[in-house]
Amino acid sequence: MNNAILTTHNLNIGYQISRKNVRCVARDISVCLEAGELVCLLGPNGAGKSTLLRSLAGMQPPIGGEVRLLGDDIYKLAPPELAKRLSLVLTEKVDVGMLSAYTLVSLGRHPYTDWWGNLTPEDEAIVHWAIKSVGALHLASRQVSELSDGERQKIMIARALAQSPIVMLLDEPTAFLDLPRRVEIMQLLRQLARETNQAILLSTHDLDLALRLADKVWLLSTNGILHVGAPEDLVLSGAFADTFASEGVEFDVASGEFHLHTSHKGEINVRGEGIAIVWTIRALQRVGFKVNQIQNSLPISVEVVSNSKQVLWKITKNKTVYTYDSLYELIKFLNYL
Ligand SMILES: Nc1ncnc2c1ncn2[C@@H]1O[C@H](COP(=O)(O)OP(=O)(O)OP(=O)(O)O)[C@@H](O)[C@H]1O
Repeated sequence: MNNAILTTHNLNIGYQISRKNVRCVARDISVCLEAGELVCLLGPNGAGKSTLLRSLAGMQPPIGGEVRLLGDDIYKLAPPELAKRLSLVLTEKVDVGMLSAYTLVSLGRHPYTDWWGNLTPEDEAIVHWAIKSVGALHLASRQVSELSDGERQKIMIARALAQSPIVMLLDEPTAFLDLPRRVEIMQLLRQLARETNQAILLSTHDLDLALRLADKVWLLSTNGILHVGAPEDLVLSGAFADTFASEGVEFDVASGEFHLHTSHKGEINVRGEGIAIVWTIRALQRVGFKVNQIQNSLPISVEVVSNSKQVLWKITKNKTVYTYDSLYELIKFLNYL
C-alpha cells in the first residue's frame, strides 16, 4: 500500500555560492514520507540534514530534481496552501516577546483564520487539542519567554500541530534537552504520527533514541548519499557503521552502541548473576578487557557476589583472592596489573 505524502525525485540539494559555482551537499535523493510514520534523519555534523529539511519544506530551492507534496510541486504551491499541508519546527529559540503559550499555539491556525486572525470555536478547539496532545495544558497561560527549553519545545510542537498539517518537519527537536525530556519528546512525536496519521520527519543526533523509536531512518553520509530503511536494516547493511566511522570511535553492531577505541588489556573471566554482572562487564570493557563468561581457565577471574544489601567483587589472580566492594576499586586494582 502506498501512503506516500511527500516524495522527492532525483533531488540535488545545496547552495549557489557564486554566479557560476554551486555547492552540492547531497544528490540523487528519491525518497518518500508516508502517513503515520516517524522518520529520523541522521548524519554527522555538516552532512546536510538542515539543508535537506529546508529543501523539503520549500524554503530552499533545490539544485535539481523535485519535491512533491500530495502530488503537487512544493515550489509551486501558494504559501497559504503549503502552510495547511506542512509545518516546520526549527531549533533556534524564537524571540516571541510577551506571548502566552496559548497565543503562540493559536498562531498555528493562521492559514485558516480571517484577515484579522480571529479564531472560530472550531479553531479554539483545535488549539486546545494541540496543547493537550503535547501534555501542556498546564502551560497554556504562561509566558513563552519564561518556559524551560523542554516546555517551550512542546509548545512549538503544539503550534505546528495546530496548523493541522499532513507533514511535520522538525530540525533537531531534542537539542538542548536532558535525556528524560529527549525520550519524552521522541515518544510524543511517534505517538502523534500514529494518532494523527501525519508523516513526521525529524533530524537528530540522538542515534540511540532514533534506533529505538524511528519507523524509518534516513541516514545522510558526508559523501552526500542518503541511505533509507528500518533502523535495523541500516545497522545490518553496515551503512550506520560506515557513516559514523571516525578515528577513535566505532559502532558496535552487536550492542548498537558506539565505543571508544581502547587499548586491549587482555581477557578476563567473569561469573555472577543479576544486574551487577551487567555493569561489571560494562566497566571491564570500558577499560579495555575482553570479557569471557564461559571459559574458566583464564589467569584472572572476577566473581560478582551480591545479596539484597551488598555487592562484592572477588578477583582471583595466581590463586590469590582479593575482595573489593566497588567497581571503582576493582578497576583501580586491574589498572595496576
Ligand atoms: N548558506 C550556506 N551557504 C553555503 N554552504 C552552506 C550554507 N549553509 C550550510 N552550508 C554547508 O552545507 C553543508 C551542510 O550543512 P547543514 O547545516 O545542512 O548540515 P547538518 O547536517 O544540518 O549539520 P549539523 O549536524 O552540524 O547541524 C555544510 O558543509 C555547510 O557548511
